[in-house]
Amino acid sequence: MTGMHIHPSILSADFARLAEEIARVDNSDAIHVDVMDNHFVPNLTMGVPVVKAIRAATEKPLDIHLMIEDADRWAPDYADLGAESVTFHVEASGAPIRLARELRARGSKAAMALKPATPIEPYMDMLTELDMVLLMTVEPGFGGQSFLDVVLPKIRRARQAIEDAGVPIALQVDGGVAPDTIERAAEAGANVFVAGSAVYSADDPAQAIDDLRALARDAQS
Ligand SMILES: O=C(CO)[C@@H](O)[C@H](O)COP(=O)(O)O
Ligand SMILES: [Fe+2]
Repeated sequence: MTGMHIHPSILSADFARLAEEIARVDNSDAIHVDVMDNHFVPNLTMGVPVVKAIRAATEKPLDIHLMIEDADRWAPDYADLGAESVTFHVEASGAPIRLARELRARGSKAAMALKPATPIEPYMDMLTELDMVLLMTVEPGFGGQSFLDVVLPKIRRARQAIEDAGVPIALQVDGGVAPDTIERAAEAGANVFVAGSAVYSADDPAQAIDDLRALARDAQS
């Protein structure tokens, strides 16, 4: 497995000072941006204009997590604005293989997310179309929820499938990632960790990132 990556979620940052909040986590591997439409999830955050402003405000890679209906229609716009990776939910896509190809064609990495109760097995054969799989470890919609241990077996099965496919697909977890949970996720096979409240509620967010990364590296399977 390759390096362990920490992506702070700005959902837990001060939205009135986003550029400064992003500058506080300069030792992160990418910035995780949660786009919610109040349809796919019961919460509303931001859309293309705000993400464009974030793109202009930092040189960090942007990891866009789309929690929106009709991902096939909207996800390509986020690739066009210069996101490093665009993650759509499989539950919100009518044609996930076509969409993944479209994202790659527009210069972004293609990533697909699964809610906690969505099985990975139906999608095993399309892993090679993806650069990253996101396994949600909370029900999407809000920061500050507790990590769902029930997802750990799915992380293990996804890691095995990625190894079997023999392609360098990242395995991301998102939700409830904190010092007391990240080791379990890393042992199970995750290598990209989104952390919102664990980073932005810390007195020193950059130190919190270094600590999380060290815990993940030590626990690496
Ligand atoms: O996508 C989501 C929530 O739906 C996340 O990215 C949250 O922002 C993670 O927050 P914490 O659970 O780490 O506080
Ligand atoms: Fe997220």
